[in-house]
Amino acid sequence: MGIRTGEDYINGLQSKKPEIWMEGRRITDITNEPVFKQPIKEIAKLYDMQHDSEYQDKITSICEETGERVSNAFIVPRTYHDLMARRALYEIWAKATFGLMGRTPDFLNVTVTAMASTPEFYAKYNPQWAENIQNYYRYIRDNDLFLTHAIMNPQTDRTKTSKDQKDPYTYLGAVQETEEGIIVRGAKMLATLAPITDEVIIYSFPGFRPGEEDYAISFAVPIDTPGLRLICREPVQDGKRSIFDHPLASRFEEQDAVLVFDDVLVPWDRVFIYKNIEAANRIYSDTGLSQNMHQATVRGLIKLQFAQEVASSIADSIGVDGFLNVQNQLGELVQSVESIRALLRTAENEFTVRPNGEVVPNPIPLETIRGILPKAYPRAIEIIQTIGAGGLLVPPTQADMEALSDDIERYYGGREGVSGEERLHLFKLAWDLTIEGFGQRLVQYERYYSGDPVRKLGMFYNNYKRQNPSFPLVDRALAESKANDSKNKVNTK
Ligand SMILES: Cc1cc2nc3c(=O)[nH]c(=O)nc-3n(C[C@H](O)[C@H](O)[C@H](O)COP(=O)(O)OP(=O)(O)OC[C@H]3O[C@@H](n4cnc5c(N)ncnc54)[C@H](O)[C@@H]3O)c2cc1C
Repeated sequence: MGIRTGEDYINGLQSKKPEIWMEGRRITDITNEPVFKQPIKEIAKLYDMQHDSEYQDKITSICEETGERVSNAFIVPRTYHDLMARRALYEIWAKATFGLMGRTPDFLNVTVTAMASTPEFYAKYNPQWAENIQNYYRYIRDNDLFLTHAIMNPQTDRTKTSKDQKDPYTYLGAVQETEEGIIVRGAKMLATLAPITDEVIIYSFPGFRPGEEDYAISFAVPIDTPGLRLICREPVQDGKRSIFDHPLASRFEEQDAVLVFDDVLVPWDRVFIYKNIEAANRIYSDTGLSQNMHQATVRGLIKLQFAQEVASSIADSIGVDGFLNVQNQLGELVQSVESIRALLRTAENEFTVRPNGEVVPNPIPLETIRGILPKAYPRAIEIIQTIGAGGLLVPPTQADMEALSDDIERYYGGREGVSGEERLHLFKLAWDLTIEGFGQRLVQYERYYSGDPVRKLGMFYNNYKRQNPSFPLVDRALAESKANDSKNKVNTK
């Protein structure tokens, strides 16, 4: 089949019947549910871009194995050029959503591509797992499927291990084996966009200890697999508000869900790791799975750039960007964007080649972005709030703007040349990004989307120290000082 259109994607959603719960009721017709309608359209637009002559050659390629056109997310980069072709996909899709949708299909498509490109990792433990992950990769590539993932255990009691929780199957684990596969029970979080995806893949952050074998599993199943329940958080919008009033929140909400597996059967051919602590703990370091960081940092850069433009345009619209304090804040934001852009270029230009021939960005600058963004993005939001000040809280609705157009022109306009309607529309955008529940979720997303930044930074430093075990500059400074010291002693004798 190869690349899908938006219509193919929507038809695919309509053909499935996942068990989705939201606000106390079961959602049975996802594509006609107001809250999901617009986000589905936004994802459909991305699929349509694959068929648009303006983008097709930039974001898709011909698959060597099948001769069919597939997304660049499914191509294993063998050269710098391949890597940049993949980056073009990330960038074009991120620009289409202003970087506000983090889990667009490329994120997990790239993840599975990276997992499947290291079959030797799985084969070391079980040759069947290697075959399974490669077949799964081919399946999602050739059908151009959209995945969600859930890697965290529910936040019940973090002082206890998986098996010591009140109920041993609070955290997702294997209960039993059958001829057809394994039965799994328990919950995982936080599956972003799950209700509008085709499949879910499960794996975990490292940290399993002996005795936790039942939880050391990885697999994938269709999102409408019997026994799988999706419990959505309260939506941040009702799907009925005008896009003019909520230019971002009405379009780009990514619903998050907890996944409850109520004795779900996972067929053997969908099992990638089973009761193996070492494999589960090494999946990140040994499979290149974290290649999705490249997607995440390209997208994060676009999102930060968008916030920077919003800050600069609201400052310009009310004529405050001549003040030194405002210029300092706007300058800080521009430098933040430029730092990340430079780090990204460094990561790409200083690419490395994995033993399997896969070209990957240098992880040090990429991880550095991962460390900076959880602070830089909330700071960008704070700057918009500071510059927008009380003005962020005044925009009436579009209906008021029509009913009271004289007042709007007189009291809501901006600096010379900025009409009341223009300024209000811009401030509504800033409201969505900084004040709405939608905007607050976006901040929380940057903090946590790829794990706890506190532990990530600790891991980063440990890895860095392993790769840089000595301190040559310090050693030389000490040696030179000793040498100078003894020379001085000789001279003064
Ligand atoms: C908007 C959003 C979207 C997300 N989307 C996805 C998704 O699509 N798929 C997915 O799998 N996950 C997703 N995540 C979840 C994300 O992976 C987790 O939030 C993240 O890994 C942190 O885990 P946690 O939320 O369980 O926090 P916890 O691990 O419970 O941490 C809570 C607090 O306690 C501290 N803490 C806890 N344990 C320790 C420790 N051992 N040492 C030191 N400090 C500790 C942390 O620093 C933190 O401040 C998403 C998260 C957000 C916010």
